[in-house]
Amino acid sequence: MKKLFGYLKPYKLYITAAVFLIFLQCLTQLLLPDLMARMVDIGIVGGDISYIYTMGVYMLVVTVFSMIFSIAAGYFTSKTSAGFAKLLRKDLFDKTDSFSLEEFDKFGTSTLVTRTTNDVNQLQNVIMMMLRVVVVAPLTFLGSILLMMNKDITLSLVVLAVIPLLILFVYVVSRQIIPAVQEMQRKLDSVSRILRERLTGVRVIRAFNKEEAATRQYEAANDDLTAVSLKVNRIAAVLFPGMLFLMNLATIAVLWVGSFRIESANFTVGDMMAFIQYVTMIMMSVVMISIIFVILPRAKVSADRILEVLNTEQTVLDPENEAEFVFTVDENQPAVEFKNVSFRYSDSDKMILKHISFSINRGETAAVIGGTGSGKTSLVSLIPRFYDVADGAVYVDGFDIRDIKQADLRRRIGFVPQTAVLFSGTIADNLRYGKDDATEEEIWKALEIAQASEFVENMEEGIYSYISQGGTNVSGGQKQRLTIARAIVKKPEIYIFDDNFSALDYKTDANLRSALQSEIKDAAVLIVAQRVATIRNVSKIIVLDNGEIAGIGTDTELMANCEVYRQIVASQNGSAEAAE
Ligand SMILES: Nc1ncnc2c1ncn2[C@@H]1O[C@H](COP(=O)(O)OP(=O)(O)OP(=O)(O)O)[C@@H](O)[C@H]1O
Repeated sequence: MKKLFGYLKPYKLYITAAVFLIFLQCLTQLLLPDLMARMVDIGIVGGDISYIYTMGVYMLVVTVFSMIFSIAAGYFTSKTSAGFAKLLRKDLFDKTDSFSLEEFDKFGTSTLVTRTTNDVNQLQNVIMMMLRVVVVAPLTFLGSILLMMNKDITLSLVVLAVIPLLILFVYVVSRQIIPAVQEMQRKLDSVSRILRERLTGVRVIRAFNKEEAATRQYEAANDDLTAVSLKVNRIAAVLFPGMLFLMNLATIAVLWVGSFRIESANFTVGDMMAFIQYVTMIMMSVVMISIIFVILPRAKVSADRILEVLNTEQTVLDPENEAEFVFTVDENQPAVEFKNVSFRYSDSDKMILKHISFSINRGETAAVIGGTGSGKTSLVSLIPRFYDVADGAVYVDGFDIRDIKQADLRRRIGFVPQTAVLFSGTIADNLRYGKDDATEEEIWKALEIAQASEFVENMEEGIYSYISQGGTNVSGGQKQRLTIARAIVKKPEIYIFDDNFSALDYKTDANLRSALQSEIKDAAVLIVAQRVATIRNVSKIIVLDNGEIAGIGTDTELMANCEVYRQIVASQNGSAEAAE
């Protein structure tokens, strides 16, 4: 929690100003009952009209000042809370930005979004409120009690007797409300998760006619959320009328006991009216504190959720002595080498990759083939260090990649993920993800190699044509080719293609590969492939079977020695024949 308070540090001056102004506003408020008492006792009861006017003007001036202090305080509290939220959002973003895929897998995207937006908003509101209440409530509470006692001790005791009742009531109710509020936050998370899945998967849902099932799932989560929200509101509904009841009880007690005091003691009608105002102010300050009791647990949940992200230790870290490390190319070392690598995802005990060893030299193309779920994507994800190995090591140019700064490592790699991802912006913007200062010529060249230049030429604004969010205005194959071009424009030393060619027809696939081959003579290339026919001429084929290497070699060698490879070939020939 201390960590979160640290975000208020830059706003110390604003906070001081706000607290001071709220303090002044509170004092002005406390002056009003006494001014009114005088107006009643001297002006009204004594029949002094000019006194009524004078007191009226005083009250007006005090109220105007109170308003000015309140507005100025509002300005500073808003600046503080908005600034706090901005800093926090920035740090959350930076933190998630530094996460390895391991941490992304752990949290899930939608909760990271809600934590950065909704949870930060919760805290922002609480800070705004707290700044005010923390000063107003105790000051009004104590100030009113003192002023009240100054007027009549006996009557004050009557009011003070009701306060413990009020505090007990607030305590009992807030104990009910805290767990309900925590529950509400969790339900909100699940609604946003389902909503996100529903929106991103809308095509699949429609294609499978699953609108009703998806709607039912959403409605169930929505109903759950409504049920807890209602529970919270039901408790809150008891809270405020209950407090009002106690407040009115205190007022009645003041009127009743006060009426005897007026008859027998030096206690005026004006004092009685001031007393009633003090009672209202005392009770309101208790109400404010009780609102905090409702809001704080909610803020605590949000704070915990934010802290969970901020305190998450990154599993993939840059080396400490990166400054001394000079990443040079050693011609005698393979471009990529796996030495006895085993790997598992942190949420499972099962080793996904077991004792993997192979190497790829500069200028060499290797292909990984294997059944679905055999670990191909996991294997290639280890090269840019999206995850760290459990055992063994991955080397790039002879260096253990854990000794290389991640940015330096990834600068050398052109990675094309299995799912094509484009960002909103022009085609040129998207390709410049690969190389910030890529010229138009370089972009066109990359598009040509990726067999994408033809369709881009046909687009109205060429490379300046706009790609909509998620790349929905280009076809799957076009999207795939643009992501390939994005890697090519980078001119990396290592290319990794995670099953990107199966979205292309055979002819485009063949053209793309031959264009690529002539362009990237010195680079090491690793291709994850589904269609064995497209990689049969590759000099190094790595056959993965259930996370283990079943064989490495050329097509001829594997056909002679590797049963798994023969089965893959046979099954694909079979399906090709069946298709004919
Ligand atoms: N993020 C993850 N967390 C936990 N397990 C995972 C994760 N990603 C993949 N796996 C598991 O690891 C295994 C290998 O998956 P991987 O995606 O590497 O296979 P693949 O050979 O690329 O499959 P495909 O050909 O279908 O793309 C699978 O059993 C899968 O369930």
